[in-house]
Amino acid sequence: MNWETLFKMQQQLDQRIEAEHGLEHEDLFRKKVMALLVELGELANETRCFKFWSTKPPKEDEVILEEYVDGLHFILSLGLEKGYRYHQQEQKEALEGGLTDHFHKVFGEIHLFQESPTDMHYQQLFKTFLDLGVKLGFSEQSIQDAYYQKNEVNHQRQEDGY
Ligand SMILES: O=c1ccn([C@H]2C[C@H](O)[C@@H](COP(=O)(O)O)O2)c(=O)[nH]1
Repeated sequence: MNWETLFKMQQQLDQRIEAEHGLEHEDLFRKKVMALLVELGELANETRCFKFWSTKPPKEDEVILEEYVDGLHFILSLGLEKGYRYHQQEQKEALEGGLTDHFHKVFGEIHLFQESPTDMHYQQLFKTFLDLGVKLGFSEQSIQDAYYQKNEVNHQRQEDGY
């Protein structure tokens, strides 16, 4: 994955959003953390992984992937807020456990990063979020393509006065 390109694209989008909403001097960290938590909840909801009371199937992959890259936008954006970049890590261990447990892990790491926004916690959060993508069955290429597409939609929304 070409992370540098994604960070650059995210920076351009964030700068545009901040300029258009007059927020260049605001600290948006806590709001972006909230946005990420909400996106992760929406993603979990579309997978229906925790809905033991229902027999309805998950949403189509396309819908789930769009929610996933919404979350990725905010993870990249949080890195930019703190001046961190993701450094690709080797896959050290097999991805065990269910999807619900993995969602809990990502939520936990978001909270940890909010409480203690170190580079180490950022790397852990990023990696756990990427592992979630693997668990959901998304290839790096499909994530990258979906990110490009949604980034474009987000620019268009600013143009259209979202
Ligand atoms: O500073 C920001 C604010 C929003 N978004 C993007 C991320 C998501 O793709 C989308 C979320 O918008 P809603 O659909 O939740 O309104 O906006 C950013 O990239 N940076």
